[in-house]
Amino acid sequence: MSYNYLKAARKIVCIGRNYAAHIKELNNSTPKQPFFFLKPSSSIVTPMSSSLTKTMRPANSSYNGLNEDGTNPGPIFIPRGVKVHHEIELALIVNKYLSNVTEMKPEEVYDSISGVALALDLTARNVQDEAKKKGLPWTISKGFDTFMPISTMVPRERLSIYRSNLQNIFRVKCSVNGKLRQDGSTDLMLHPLHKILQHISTMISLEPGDIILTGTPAGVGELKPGDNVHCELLQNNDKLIDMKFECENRPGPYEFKET
Ligand SMILES: O=C([O-])CC(=O)C(=O)O
Ligand SMILES: [Mg+2]
Repeated sequence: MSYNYLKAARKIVCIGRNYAAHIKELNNSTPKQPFFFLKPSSSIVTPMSSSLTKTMRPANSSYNGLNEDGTNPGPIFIPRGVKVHHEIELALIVNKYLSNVTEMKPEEVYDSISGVALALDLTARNVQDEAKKKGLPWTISKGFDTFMPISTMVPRERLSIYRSNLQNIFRVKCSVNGKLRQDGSTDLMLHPLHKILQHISTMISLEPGDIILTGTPAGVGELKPGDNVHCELLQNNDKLIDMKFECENRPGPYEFKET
């Protein structure tokens, strides 16, 4: 399994509020239609253990492109004054153009992806709370450097016996400093995978390599410098992915101030 697929990501599209228990824990309302936001590809970071060659970044920079093998090994950077929340999510890697799809069946998800991965949709919750209150975009709250830690891709062929319906076979978990915080099964999604792909394609056409984050289950919580994060993707009871990150203070001049 490799990180090469990350080099082809032209956009990262994320669904919000796709699990009822997560909507409740943040006192949000359930949207009538699914809604989406983008993350920049500069938010990609991969586990330190993923490469022997540490990313060589110029002093004080927090992103300087992916390595030749698609990796960007490093820590999660916590910007000053920012309350960073972990949101563990299943990622789909699109393998074709999908545009204005009127109907998609569950079995068509397998044909539309090259594989799946495990990602964190890191969120600057205090930045997002202010944006919600003031009607401002979520761009910064979701898009800081290192705000999308992501795993190798599990090629779809490994899941071929479930090709008629991938919806209910995954479970995502996130532990911080050894304590389990999130543990959710993908059968709890309000909008299933085939609906997510179909719906996005009616507004923003999907391209090969695009990454789709499918929403987070309950249990989101804060990450602080020094924390160790452990994320797992299971297919029924088989572990597909195990990834670990450390959290550090972000270099550079940014500090959260009220807009
Ligand atoms: O920030 C949020 O609460 C929305 C979101 O990404 C999710 O539900 O996964
Ligand atoms: Mg999310």
